[in-house]
Amino acid sequence: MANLKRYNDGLFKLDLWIRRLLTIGESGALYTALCDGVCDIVGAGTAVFTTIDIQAGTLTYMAASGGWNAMVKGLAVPMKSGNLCASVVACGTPLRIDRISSRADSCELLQVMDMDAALLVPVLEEGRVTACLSAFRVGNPFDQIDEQLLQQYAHTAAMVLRTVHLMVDLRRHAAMLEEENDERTRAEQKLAETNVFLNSVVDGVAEPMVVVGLDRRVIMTNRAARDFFQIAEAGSDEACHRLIHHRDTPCVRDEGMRCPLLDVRTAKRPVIATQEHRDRSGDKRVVEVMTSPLLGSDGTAIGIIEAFRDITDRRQAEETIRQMAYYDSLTGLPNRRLFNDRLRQSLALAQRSKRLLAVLFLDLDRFKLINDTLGHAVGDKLLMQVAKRLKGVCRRDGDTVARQGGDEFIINLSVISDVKDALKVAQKIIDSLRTPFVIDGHELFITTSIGISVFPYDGRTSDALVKNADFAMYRAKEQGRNNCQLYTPEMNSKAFERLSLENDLRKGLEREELVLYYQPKVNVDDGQISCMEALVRWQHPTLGLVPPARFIPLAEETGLIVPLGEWVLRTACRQNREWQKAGYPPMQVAVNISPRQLQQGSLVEVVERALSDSGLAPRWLVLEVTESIMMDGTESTLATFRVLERMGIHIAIDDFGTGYSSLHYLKKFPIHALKIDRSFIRDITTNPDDEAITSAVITMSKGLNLKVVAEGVETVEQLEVLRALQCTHMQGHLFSRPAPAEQFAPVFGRAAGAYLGFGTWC
Ligand SMILES: Nc1nc2c(ncn2[C@@H]2O[C@@H]3COP(=O)(O)O[C@H]4[C@@H](O)[C@H](n5cnc6c(=O)[nH]c(N)nc65)O[C@@H]4COP(=O)(O)O[C@H]3[C@H]2O)c(=O)[nH]1
Repeated sequence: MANLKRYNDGLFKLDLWIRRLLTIGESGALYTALCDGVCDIVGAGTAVFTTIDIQAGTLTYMAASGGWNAMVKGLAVPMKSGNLCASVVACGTPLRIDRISSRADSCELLQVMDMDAALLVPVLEEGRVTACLSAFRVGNPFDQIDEQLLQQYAHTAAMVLRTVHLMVDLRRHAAMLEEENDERTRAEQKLAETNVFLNSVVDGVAEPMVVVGLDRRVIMTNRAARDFFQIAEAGSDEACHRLIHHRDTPCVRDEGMRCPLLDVRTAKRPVIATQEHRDRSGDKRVVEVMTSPLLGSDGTAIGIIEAFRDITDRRQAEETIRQMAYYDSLTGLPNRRLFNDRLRQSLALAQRSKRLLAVLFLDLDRFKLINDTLGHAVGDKLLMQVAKRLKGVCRRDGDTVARQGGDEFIINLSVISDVKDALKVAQKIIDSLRTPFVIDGHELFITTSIGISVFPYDGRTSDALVKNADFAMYRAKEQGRNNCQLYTPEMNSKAFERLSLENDLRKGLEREELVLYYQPKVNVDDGQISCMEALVRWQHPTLGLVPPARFIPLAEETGLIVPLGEWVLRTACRQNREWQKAGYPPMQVAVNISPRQLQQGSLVEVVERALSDSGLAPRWLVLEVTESIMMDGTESTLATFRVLERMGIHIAIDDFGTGYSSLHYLKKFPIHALKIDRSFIRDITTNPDDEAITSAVITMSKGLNLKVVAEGVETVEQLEVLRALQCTHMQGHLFSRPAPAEQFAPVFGRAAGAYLGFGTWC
C-alpha cells in the first residue's frame, strides 16, 4: 500500500513537473528544472542531465540540480566504456547502482559527489538514446518504483524536450525570417534611394540621354530627352525608332539613316553620328549622337546608351564663318578665295580629261559714276542684281560666278568644247545686261567689258589664267567697252602693264589705298617746323608702298590726278587742322598741285571745300606748283592764283632752277616762296657753280621778298653752306624723311629749338 501511495505521489509530482517544464521556453533553464524534477520525484540528493553525441563520442553534462549545476554545466567528456552514462547508452536500459563505491566504472565526478546510490535512465528520441537522466543520493538505494517513475519522467520529459526544442527552433527560424525580412526591406530601401539618386543624376544631365535595349525598346530616358523628343514617361518601353525618329520601322542604313544600335554592335565601341530631329516647335535641329555599348554584369552587350548634343547653333556658326570666308557678303556669290579653290579643282580635272576651260573677267563700265551720283546704296543694289543676272547666264554644273571685288566679277566655265563657247557665254552676259535695271525708282543702264582666257592656250595655272583674262578685259575697255576680248600674248606687254596699273590706281583711289606722308620744312634760325609737305604714297595690295614717281605721271596723263589731288588736298588740310587741335605749334601744310588740276578750272572751289570742311584757316595752306605752270599758264591760271592769294593761301614754286627760272613770271604771279631744286643742293659743297646759282636765287628772292626753301638737304656741310648763304628754310633727309602723320606727334611735343638735332627724326 505504501509503495502504491509513493508511486501515486510520484506520478502526481511528475505531472506537476511536466506542466512546469512546458512553461519554460529556454533550453538552459529547462535542463536545470528537469534535474530539479528528478530530485523531487524520486527523492534524489542530486540529479544530472547528460546528452550524448554518438558520432563525436562525447557526453556533455547539460545541467545538474542544486549547487552542482554551476560545476558541471557544459562539461564534455569522452564516452569511455567505463563511464556509467556510457553503459546506459550502450544497453539502452535503466541502470540502478546501490553502492557506487563498489563500481569500478564510477566516474571521478561521482566520487567527488560522494554519493551512495545511483539511478540512470536513458532518454529516447525516436528510439535512439539521445540523453541520460541520472539520480544520486546518499543512503538508501533506489528501488523499482523509483526506476519506473524516473523512466516515466524521462519518457515524458523527452517529449517536452522535443516540444521545447521545436519551439526554440521555430522561434529561431522566426527570428531569422524577421532578420531576413528586415534585411530585404533595408536593401529595397537602399535600392530605391540609389534609383532616386541615379535618376536625379541622369535627369541633371543637360543633354538628352536614352538607353535602348537590344530589342530596340527604350529602357530609360532622362528629363532632357523627354523634353526634346516629347516622350511622356521615363521608361516608356516603346521602340526607339518610334519614340526618337517617329518612324514605324527601324532605321535602315541604306536610307541614309544610320542605326546607332547596329553601328555600335558592329564597331564594339562608342560611335558618333549626326542626326536631324524636330524640336517641340517643329524646328529642324542638327544633333550629334554619341552611342556607347551598355554592358551587363557579365560584360556582354545588353543595349546602348545614346547621348544627344544639339549642334544646330554650332553648325550655323560654322556655316556663317564658311560663308564669310568664302562668299561675298553683298551678292552672296563665291569670293576670290573660293573662286581660286574651285578654279584649281577645275584645272586639275581639265588637265586629266584634256578638255578646255575658260576664265571670264568682267568689269562693269562706268559703275563708279552710278555710285558717285546715286550713292553706295544704289550701287550695292545694282551689283546684287548684276550678280543675279550673271548666275542666270552661267547655270551649268561646275561653273562658278564669283565677285572679285568692287565692280569686278570673274567666271570659271569649267568645261568648254571650243573657244567659241566662251565667246558665246560672254555675249550672252553682255546681252543679259541690256535690259535696264530699276533700282529705287531709277532706271539704270550698265554695260560690261569682258576679258577671256582659255586653258591650256592662255595659261596653265589659275594665277596665269586670271591675270591674262584681266589683261584681255583692259583691251575690251580700250576697244570702247561693252564688248569681250580673247586674250592674246601681245596684251601681256609694257603697255598692258601700264594699263593695268592705271586700272589699279583707279580702284586704289576708290578703295582708299592712297596714304599721305609728310616731310617737315625747318626754319634753321629758330629750329621750328614751319611747314609740312604732303607727299602721296600708294599702298598697293600686291606691289606694296608705291612711290609717287611711279604713278603721278600716269595719274596726270589719265586725268586721275584730279580726284587724287583733291583727295590729297582734303586729307592734308584735315590733318593740319587735327595737329592744331591737338595743340601743336601751328605750321603750314604744303600740297603739290599738278598742271592738270589747274586746267580743270575748279581748283578754287576744291580748295575752298577742303578748307571749309576741315576748318583750316587759308594762311596755313601752301600750294606748290612747278615753274612750267606759270610758263604754260594762261590768263586763267593767273586769275586763279590771284583768287587763291586773296583767300590768304600761299603759293610756292617747286623745283626752282630746273625750268626757265624766269624773273618776269615771278614778278607777275602772286608767289610767296621758292624751293631751290635738290639737284643744286646735292653738290653745293663741292661744285662752286651750284653754290653760285643757289646764292643768286637766294639774293634774288630776298629782293622780291620771297621766302626761299632749300630742298634735299642731306648733310650738315650742305646746311652750313646754305646758312652762310642766308638761306633759313630747309627740307631734306638731314631733318626727316617723309613719314606718316602719326610719327610726328612726339617731335611736335619737343621744346622749341630742339628740332635742330640735325638727325633723322623718323
Ligand atoms: N634724295 C633726296 N630726296 C629728298 C630729300 N628730301 C626730300 N626728298 C624727296 O624729294 C621729293 C620732294 O617732293 P617734290 O619735289 O614735290 O616731288 C614730288 C612731287 O612732284 C610728286 N608728288 C608727291 N606727292 C604729290 C601729290 O600729292 N600731288 C602731286 N601733284 N605730286 C606729288 O612726286 C615727287 C616725288 O615725291 P617723293 O618721292 O615723295 O619725293 C619727295 C621727297 O621724298 C633728300 O634729302 N634727298
